[in-house]
Amino acid sequence: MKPLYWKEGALYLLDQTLLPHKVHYLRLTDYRDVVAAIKRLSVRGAPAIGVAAAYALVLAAQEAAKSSLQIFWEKLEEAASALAAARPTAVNLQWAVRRQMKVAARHREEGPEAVVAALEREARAMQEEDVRTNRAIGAYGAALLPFRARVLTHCNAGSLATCGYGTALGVIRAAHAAGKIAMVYADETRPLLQGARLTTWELLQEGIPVTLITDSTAGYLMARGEIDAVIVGADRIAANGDVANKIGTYTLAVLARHHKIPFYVAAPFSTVDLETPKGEAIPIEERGEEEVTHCGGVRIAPEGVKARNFAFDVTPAELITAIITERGVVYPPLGENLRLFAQHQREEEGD
Ligand SMILES: CSC[C@@H](O)[C@@H](O)C(=O)COP(=O)(O)O
Repeated sequence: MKPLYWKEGALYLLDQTLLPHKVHYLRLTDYRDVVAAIKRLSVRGAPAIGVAAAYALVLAAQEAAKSSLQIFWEKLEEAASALAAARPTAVNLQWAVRRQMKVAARHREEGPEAVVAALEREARAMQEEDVRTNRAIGAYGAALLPFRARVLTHCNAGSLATCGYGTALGVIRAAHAAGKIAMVYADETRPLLQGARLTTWELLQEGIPVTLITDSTAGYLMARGEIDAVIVGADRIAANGDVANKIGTYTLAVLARHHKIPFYVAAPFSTVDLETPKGEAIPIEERGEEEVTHCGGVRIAPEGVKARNFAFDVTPAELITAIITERGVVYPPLGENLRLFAQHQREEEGD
């Protein structure tokens, strides 16, 4: 199921807050509504919010093209800032906005209509690129798994979090196609239950064997020898290889190390942020208390209790077995090897 598509000047977003009970696409024509949809997690997952923002800039440019030339650029900049700030942790959001603003600048002399057209072309290219990227990640990752693998994953790093196929779930999809998956254990992923609601839904649709567990079951399953590998996605990878991902990822990495289970991170290179030196410097989103005190809109904690709701945590590089990217598998020392991969990419692009 596609999390988003573009049709006749409008962005359609699958409202993930309603899944798995209802499949409903929001039709958005105002970039401000895309900002709101990103904030309330109607669209979520690092690559998907990046591409949603890329299309939102097309909406912003369409609207701004109705104003004078000077106002056009002011409005576009304003939209870019609002989109980049919609969620702080996933670097793909800022990466996509920066990439679109470079495209806009390149077409400046040709006028607003040409800028709108160029932004739309680029957003489509990013959407298509993302699926290709995920398939490459899937192929590299599947090769790392043993036959009859029992794999644990956290949150949702699947089709719904990307433009199709998925990163961590892309590895699982490719391994399943190769007959390697015995079972996927999906953490429910409190508080917003992306694992229980989205990962299980995606895998069931594809006939990939999946079992839902509470987050606190993971350690016991590992102790029983029932997990062969952990695979998660990433929202931002710092230059030294520290990884920000959905809250609870760090706990899994510590457990995996204790039980000598490989811990893999699957992510596109656009998630690597070489300007952020280490995990401590990654901005971690804190969300409203009501997501913890309530479940499915129903209060489960007493009135007046305080709650903390970090959306992400940081897993130190030393706990990560490897990072699976579309350019290959990055092994420790992660910081050094990420730099080499990035340098190689720059050389290939002729920068
Ligand atoms: C391919 S998606 C990678 C990450 O974005 C994913 O693991 C995750 O943490 C998503 O968090 P969310 O808060 O649902 O956007």
